[in-house]
Amino acid sequence: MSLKVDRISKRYGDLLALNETSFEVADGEIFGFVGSNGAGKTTTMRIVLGVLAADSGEVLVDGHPVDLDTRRRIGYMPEERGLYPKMKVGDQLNFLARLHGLSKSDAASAVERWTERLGVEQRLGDMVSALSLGNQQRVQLAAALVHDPKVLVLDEPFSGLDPVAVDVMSAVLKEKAAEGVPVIFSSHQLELVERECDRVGIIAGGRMRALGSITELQARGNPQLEVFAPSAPPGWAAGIPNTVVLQEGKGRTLLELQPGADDQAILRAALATGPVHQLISRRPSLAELFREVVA
Ligand SMILES: Nc1ncnc2c1ncn2[C@@H]1O[C@H](COP(=O)(O)OP(=O)(O)OP(=O)(O)O)[C@@H](O)[C@H]1O
Repeated sequence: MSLKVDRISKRYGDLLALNETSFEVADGEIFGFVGSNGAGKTTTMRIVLGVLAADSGEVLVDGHPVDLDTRRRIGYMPEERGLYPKMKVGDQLNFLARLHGLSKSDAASAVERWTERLGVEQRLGDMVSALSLGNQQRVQLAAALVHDPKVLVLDEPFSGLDPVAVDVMSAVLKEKAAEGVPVIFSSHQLELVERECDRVGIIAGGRMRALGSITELQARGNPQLEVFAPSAPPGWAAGIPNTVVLQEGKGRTLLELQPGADDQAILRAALATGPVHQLISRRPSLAELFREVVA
């Protein structure tokens, strides 16, 4: 299935939270949704799910507006989480699977499969409130998955997870994408987004400011050169034409190469300080692109 968000706008009183936001997620694609606090990610995801109505614009799944039936096929992990704290993990997941139309036996096997896959099968009889935050989050992911959704919308699924749980979450998302499910998730962990996503959207002030694969976004920024010259004194690179020093410390200097920069002139300047052990071409990271786009 594919997902298309087409020029949605949403106003809360005087605040225009979304201003003609658009993006598409193809089947099998993992889309990373990033933006500062309050940029409009949660609002967008709620509109995709249909728990919030847009003032204008529309959300299409496989080219059709989202109706009740399609909505039931979306797996959603809300930011505010939303499991019943005083209900047992197993009962809760069963309930959610049944609510989405699974038969009793299909629900039971889905609950077993996903709790095992997510490493919480020992906690089926525990109340959600008795679980650590990370385990609650695993259960929350199981809740988004038990009904075999055809679209996945996850609001900050990686926040607060330990590195092992991050790996589990990322493997599950890849697995669902490989089945053809469009996956959209929001995150402030930009290294993770850079690693996991096929495409990324950067939203600021309710508007999509940049959209594309990491490589496409990187092509918008200037190339960089990292120089490792252990005996170079601080400031050695200041004044090299068309270069900007981005970072400096412990003999490593990261330079931005603006149009007209001469890498050989940089190398000569570095050699003038002593030995040069490494010279590495880099592209801006998603975090750097983000700062540039949001600024
Ligand atoms: N129910 C509401 N009533 C009024 N304003 C709201 C409401 N929900 C969200 N907002 C405002 O809309 C804007 C977008 O909020 P939203 O939660 O979509 O941002 P976000 O990108 O998900 O942020 P974060 O990264 O902090 O979760 C914010 O300015 C927020 O204060």
